[in-house]
Amino acid sequence: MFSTILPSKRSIAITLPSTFQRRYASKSSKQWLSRQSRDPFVRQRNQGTDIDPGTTFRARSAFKLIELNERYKFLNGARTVVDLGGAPGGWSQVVAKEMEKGPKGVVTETSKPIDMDGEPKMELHEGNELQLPTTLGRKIIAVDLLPISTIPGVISIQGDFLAPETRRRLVQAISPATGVDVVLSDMAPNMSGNRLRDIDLSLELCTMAFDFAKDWLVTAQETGKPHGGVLVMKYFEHPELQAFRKEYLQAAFRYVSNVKPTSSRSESSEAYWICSGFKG
Ligand SMILES: C[S@@+](CC[C@H](N)C(=O)[O-])C[C@H]1O[C@@H](n2cnc3c(N)ncnc32)[C@H](O)[C@@H]1O
Repeated sequence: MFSTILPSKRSIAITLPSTFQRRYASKSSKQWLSRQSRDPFVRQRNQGTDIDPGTTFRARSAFKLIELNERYKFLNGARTVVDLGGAPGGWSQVVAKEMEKGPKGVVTETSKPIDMDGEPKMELHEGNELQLPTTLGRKIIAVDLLPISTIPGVISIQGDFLAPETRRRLVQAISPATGVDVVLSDMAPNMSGNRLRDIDLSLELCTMAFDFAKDWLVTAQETGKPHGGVLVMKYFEHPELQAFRKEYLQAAFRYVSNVKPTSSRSESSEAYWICSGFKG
């Protein structure tokens, strides 16, 4: 349950920024420092959780995925997971830990080579394939504009997901025989402050993630499980995003839920769609 994962309110102690910071930081950085010092998830990030008491998460956002997965269990038994907007790697760390818990498998996946930084290191010819890093026969592929430093078992591809070349490299890393069990998208545009423009950018990221999911997710029929392939996607509250949910997501998936995890800051309009039962 969440209580075992999420930091309890009682354990929150307030640490004031150092004298230097208090004296010299600008008003907005003071507000930021103060918010960080009061944020139980920032503290918890460095202390690990019951998924791995020793894990230091790279991002506070790891708690959002832990919470979503606690509730919907989409990572249970997943063999191939794609993590869009994966930097600095908090979500991929959670996925890798969850996959380690699954039944042990044999590393059999082969594909064209993409190295851990996403750059092809060498050109291989047909029939001369490389084994990709997998976690016990499972595969995690993370994509981001920014580099993701090595996480064991995670293939990272640096590039713009909106660019066809990046999607081509991503597709190269997927095994066509297995497809993808879970597509995660925590992608968020750099907010410009112009609400309309930010919503447009967010809608564009959601549309591309959905298009990719439609092409690669396994169907409920293929998995023999009612929930089939799952798409977990960040969005920002806006009527246009709700229209997108109705028109596209609800047509392609049997179940679509809106969730605002406890660990998502209340002042942010972000939330997540959990789409399962992919119809294909
Ligand atoms: C909130 S962060 C993701 C945090 C991540 N889930 C974690 O736990 O470490 C959003 C990420 O989306 C990435 N992003 C935004 N637009 C992108 C795009 N067009 N292609 C790839 N990544 C993108 C950003 O670079 C940023 O790293």
